[in-house]
Amino acid sequence: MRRAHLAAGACLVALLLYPVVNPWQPYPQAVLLMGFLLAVQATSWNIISGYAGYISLGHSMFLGLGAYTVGILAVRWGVNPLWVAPLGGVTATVVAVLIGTVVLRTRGHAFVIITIAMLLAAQIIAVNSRDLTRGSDGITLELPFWHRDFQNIPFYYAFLGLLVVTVLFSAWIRRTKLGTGLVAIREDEGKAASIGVHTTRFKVVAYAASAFFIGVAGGVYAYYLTFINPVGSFAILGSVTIVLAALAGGRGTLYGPVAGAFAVNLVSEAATVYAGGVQSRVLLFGGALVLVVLFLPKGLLPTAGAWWRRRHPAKVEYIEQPAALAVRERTPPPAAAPGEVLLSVRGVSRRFGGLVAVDDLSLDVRQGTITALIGPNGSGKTTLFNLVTGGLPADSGEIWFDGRRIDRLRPWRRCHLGLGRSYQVTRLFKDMTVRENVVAPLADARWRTMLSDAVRGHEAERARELLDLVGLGRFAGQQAGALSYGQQKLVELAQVLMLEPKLILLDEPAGGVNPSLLGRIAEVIRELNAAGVTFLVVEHNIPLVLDLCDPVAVLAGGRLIAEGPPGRVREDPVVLDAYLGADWVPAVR
Ligand SMILES: Nc1ncnc2c1ncn2[C@@H]1O[C@H](COP(=O)(O)OP(=O)(O)OP(=O)(O)O)[C@@H](O)[C@H]1O
Repeated sequence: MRRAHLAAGACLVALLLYPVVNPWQPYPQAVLLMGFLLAVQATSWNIISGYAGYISLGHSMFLGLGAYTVGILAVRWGVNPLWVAPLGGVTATVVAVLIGTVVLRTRGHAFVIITIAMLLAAQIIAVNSRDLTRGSDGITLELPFWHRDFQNIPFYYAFLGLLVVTVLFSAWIRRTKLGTGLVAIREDEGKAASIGVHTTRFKVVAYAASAFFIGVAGGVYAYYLTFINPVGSFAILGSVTIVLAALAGGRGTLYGPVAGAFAVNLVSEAATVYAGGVQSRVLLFGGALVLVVLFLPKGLLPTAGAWWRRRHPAKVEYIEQPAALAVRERTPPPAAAPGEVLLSVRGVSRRFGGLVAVDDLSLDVRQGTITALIGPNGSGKTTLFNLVTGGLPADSGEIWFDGRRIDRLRPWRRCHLGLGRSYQVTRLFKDMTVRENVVAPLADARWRTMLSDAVRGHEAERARELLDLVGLGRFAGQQAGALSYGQQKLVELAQVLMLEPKLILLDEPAGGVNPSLLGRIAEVIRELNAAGVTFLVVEHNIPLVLDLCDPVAVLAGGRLIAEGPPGRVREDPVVLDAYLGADWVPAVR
C-alpha cells in the first residue's frame, strides 16, 4: 500500500504542475478535467457499491441534483455558482439519506433496478417542475468570472482539489470501523449484524457519504458547462460510465476507481474523436463492460497487485505462541449470579411452510454452565440458535436474556447485550485478514465507535492475545479465506470472544476439526468458562459433549425430549431411541 500511496503522490504532483508547465494546451487540460470529474464520482460510488457491495446504477442522479441545486440558487440569489457548490453536496446527501432509508432494505437486482428508477424519476421531476427548473429549456448560468486568458485552469484545479478530498475521505472511511463494517456487509450481511454491526445505519451512512462529493462536483460542473438541462443532468450513460470506471480499476480498492476513471475517460475521448461521438461511446462502453466482467473481474489494480505479489511473495510473519493459555477474568462481571437463568426460551415455535422446525420449545441456560444442545439432524438446533441471535424471527413465544426480553430486538442489539455465536459452517469474512476478522465485532452502536479507527491500540493487543489463545497468532496478517477449515473455526471463536460475551452459542465447534485442534477447542472453552463465560453448545461429537458439558438438553422434531446431567441423559431410553441408538452406550463405556 505504501508503494501505491507514493505512486499516487507522484501523479498528483505531476497533475498539479501540468497547467503551469503547459498552460496553452486547453484540450489535454479539458480531457484531464473530465477524468477528475469521473474519478470523483467513481471514488464516491465505491463507498456504497465497492466497500458495501450495494451496486447503484443511478449514481449520476447526485451529479444532476448538485448541478440543479447550484444552478437554481445561483440564478435566484445572483451569486457565483462556485460559492454555493457545497450546497449541491448537501442536497445530494439529504436525498441519499431519504432514499437510502427506504431503498437499502432491498439488495441485489432489486436495489440496482430501484437506483435506475430513481435516476429516471429525477429526470422526469426536473422536466415537469418548470417553475423551479425551467423544464426542458434548462438553466443558463453566468460565464466564469475570471479573465479568458486563464481558460479552464481554475476548473482544472477545482476538480483536482475535489478529487484529492474525495480520495482522502474514502481512505478515511475505509480505515474506520464504518469501513470494516461495510466490507463485512458486502461479504455476509447476516453475519455482520450478528457481530454487532448496525447494518441499516451503516448502509444509509455509506450511501449518503457516496453522494456528497458527487453533489459538490455537480455544482462546479454546472458552472463549467454554464448550462444544465434534465436530459444531460440525469443521463443513464453517466451512471454506466461511473460503474465501468470503478469496475475496470478495481471495485472496493482505494485507487482502483481513480485509475479506472482515467482509463475510461481516455477510451471515451478516443470514441468521440475517432468514432463519431455518443452512439459509438454507448457501444464501446457496453463492450468494455462485458470484457471487464469476463477478463478482469477484480479490476486493473487488484489484478496487477496480485501479479506483483506472486512475483515477490512476502514472508509470513511468525509470532511465538505462548507456552500456556492465558484467559483473563471477564472484565464486565456477569450480570446473573452463577446458577441463575441467563437465557430463557419460553414456548418458542418456528415453521418453514408446513414444517415445524421448532415446536413450542422451552429451555433455560444457567449462568456459568456449558450447556449442550444435541439431537438428530434436522431436529431444530441451528434454527433455535438463529431465533435466539435474531437471524430468524420466531412465530410465537418469548426469548429472555439476562433479564430482558430480546425476541423483538435486531441482531446487533442482541450482540451488544452480550450474545455471541459461531456458525456450523464458518462464516468468516474471507477477503479480510485474520486480524481484521477478529476486530470486526462492534460492542455498541454509537456514532463514536462507528467512526473510530478500525483497529485501536488495545484492540490490536486483545486480537493478538485471542489469536495466541487459539494458537493462530502467526496467521494474523493472512487472508482468512486462505486458512484451513479447522483454523477458520478457531478464528471464528476468537472473533466471538472479542466482545467478551456473557453467553456464547457454539454451533458444532468440533465439526471438520482435526483431533489435535479439537483438544485445543475443548481446552479454550473450559478456560473461558472458568473465567465466567457461559456456553450453549450444539455438537454431534457425543464423547466430547459428555466430557465437556453439563447439563445436556436433547431436541427431536423441534421439541425438548430430555434434559439433565450427561450421565443421566446418555442412559435415557427416550434419547437412546431418538438419537444415540440402542448400541451406543456399551460402545463408549
Ligand atoms: N431457512 C429454512 N427454510 C426452510 N427450511 C429450513 C430452513 N432452515 C431450516 N429448515 C428446516 O428446519 C429443520 C431444522 O433444521 P436445523 O438446521 O435447525 O436442524 P439441526 O438440528 O441444526 O440439524 P443439523 O444437526 O443437521 O445441523 C430441517 O428440517 C431443515 O430442513
